[in-house]
Amino acid sequence: MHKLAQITLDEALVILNEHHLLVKSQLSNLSLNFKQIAYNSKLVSGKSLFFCKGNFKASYLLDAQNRGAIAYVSEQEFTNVAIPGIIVNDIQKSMSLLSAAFFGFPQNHLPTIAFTGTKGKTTSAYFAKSILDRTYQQKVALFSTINTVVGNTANDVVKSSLTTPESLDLFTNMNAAVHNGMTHLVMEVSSQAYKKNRVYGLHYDVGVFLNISPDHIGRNEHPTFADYLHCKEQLLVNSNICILNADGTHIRDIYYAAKTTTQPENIYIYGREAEVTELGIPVDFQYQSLEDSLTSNKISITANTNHAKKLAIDGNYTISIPGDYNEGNAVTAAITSCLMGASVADIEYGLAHTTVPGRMEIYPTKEHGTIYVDYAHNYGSLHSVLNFIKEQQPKGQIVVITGSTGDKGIDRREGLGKAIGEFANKAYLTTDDPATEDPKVIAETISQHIDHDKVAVSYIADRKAAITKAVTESLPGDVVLVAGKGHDAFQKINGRNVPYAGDAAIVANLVKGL
Ligand SMILES: CC(=O)N[C@H]1[C@@H](OP(=O)(O)OP(=O)(O)OC[C@H]2O[C@@H](n3ccc(=O)[nH]c3=O)[C@H](O)[C@@H]2O)O[C@H](CO)[C@@H](O)[C@@H]1O[C@H](C)C(=O)N[C@@H](C)C(=O)N[C@H](CCC(=O)O)C(=O)O
Ligand SMILES: Nc1ncnc2c1ncn2[C@@H]1O[C@H](COP(=O)(O)OP(=O)(O)OP(=O)(O)O)[C@@H](O)[C@H]1O
Repeated sequence: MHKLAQITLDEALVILNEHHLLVKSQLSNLSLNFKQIAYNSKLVSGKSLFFCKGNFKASYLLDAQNRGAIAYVSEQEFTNVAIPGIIVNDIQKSMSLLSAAFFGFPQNHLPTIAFTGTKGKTTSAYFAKSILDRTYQQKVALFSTINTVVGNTANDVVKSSLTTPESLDLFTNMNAAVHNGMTHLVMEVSSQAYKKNRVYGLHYDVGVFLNISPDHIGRNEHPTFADYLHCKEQLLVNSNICILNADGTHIRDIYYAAKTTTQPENIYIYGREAEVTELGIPVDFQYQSLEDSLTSNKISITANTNHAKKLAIDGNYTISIPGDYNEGNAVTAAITSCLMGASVADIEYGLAHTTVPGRMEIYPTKEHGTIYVDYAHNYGSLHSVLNFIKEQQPKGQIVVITGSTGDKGIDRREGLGKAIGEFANKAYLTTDDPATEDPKVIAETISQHIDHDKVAVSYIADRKAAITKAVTESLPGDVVLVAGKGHDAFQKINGRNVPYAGDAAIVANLVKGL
């Protein structure tokens, strides 16, 4: 989108200076006009301010100059170009602040709910969008791991490549949403977004901390759990109102992180028990499971404290997505949506009508039991899903098809093996985005953590073949869980996106023929 920047180059220098980011400027003409910002030279098409970041090569800057860049922002000086540089001490922070300013701070026109947590971000975001779309007539933008929605035409919905986009893309999308008449935004914020300063300077109206368990720790992500937790807690420091889950671990740390910048009357804690034991205070909202089945749930929500009672959302709600862990996701969506103006009727409607691609999708069969396609791909999520399935279907066989990603989330392999060992009778280990690794070696590592006395384990490299075998072999009363990829239409292999039908499409086709 081409436009005139809402800042001039000298204003950009003021912003960088104010935030102690400016090292030096080579600009001699501060009235130079730019109409685009970019960090990828291939996307420069006119007078641009160009950001040099990451694993950057000087040749990219030359490319950007040849395509029209008028100046660059970088942590280092480049001598292979004629355009002036603005040298900063942190390119990610600088890019975030200047991107927001370039678009005239679109966040100020887009009240925002932000979700973080190891698990449940996407589901909770979809619940909240579903509720608020009812309140605001489909005017709710969504930045989720699955889709980025900036408007209501087909072109306004694109598949996301990251949970939280790079800052320049984030503010571009916010600006597009505002221009398309969207009135609110629901977004997911990953720990990496804080680690890489993709959301530097961004404040949310409501921030939710769903839960934390070890994940994303390893090369290219977080060096330690403490680093992971610290990054996630930054969401609370940047939120006007904080919503916390009392049932998760580390609630004490999380509560005090929220309290550093938020008054207790703007913190709402929800949980299944009446009290937050670690803190010795009552939960604001207590919820209870009234019914849960393989297809849906019913919960009650009760406010326990005066500030919670003011929201007046006490009542019973039906939730369209099964899984007891989705009850907490639904409660948090109910609280946040109410804070954003939703009525009880909107909440009732939204929670009963939400679908999330690849999250607990159910395919019942007559002769082969129930097939689920679910995105579970680490210990926490696979344990939650299998625990729920086991409670619902204690007699049938539980069959799991899964793999694990190469080059990232290495610790997930142990967790997947452990969860399979706890609940499954049979497991087919297969391929899931192996990147530069051998999927068989990844499967062997998962297998080492499975209790082979309890679980029959096989390896079938071809994911479609593994799914087909598991589904066609299963019997009435069995549950087959295809875990990990959901609707993902690619296998990431050696730097290439190799087309893949997607678990959901494969299962849907199989079930048709049964
Ligand atoms: C490959 C890689 O490690 N990329 C990370 C890195 O990007 P980078 O800037 O170094 O990218 P790069 O591909 O090396 O390119 C360097 C620069 O050259 C530019 N370029 C490149 C080619 C060219 O011809 N011209 C050109 O200008 C590129 O546009 C880029 O600006 O620095 C970015 C800083 O924000 C990271 O976001 C990004 O994470 C990659 C994309 C990634 O997959 N990250 C995952 C782990 C992630 O963030 N996941 C979380 C979810 C997990 C969670 O819950 O925590 C997420 O939010 O999605
Ligand atoms: N609150 C929860 N607690 C534990 N597991 C959950 C919870 N919510 C969802 N899950 C499980 O985790 C999977 C991923 O859920 P969802 O996509 O909502 O989470 P996410 O935080 O966006 O995940 P990711 O960071 O992996 O994209 C679901 O398919 C389900 O198996």
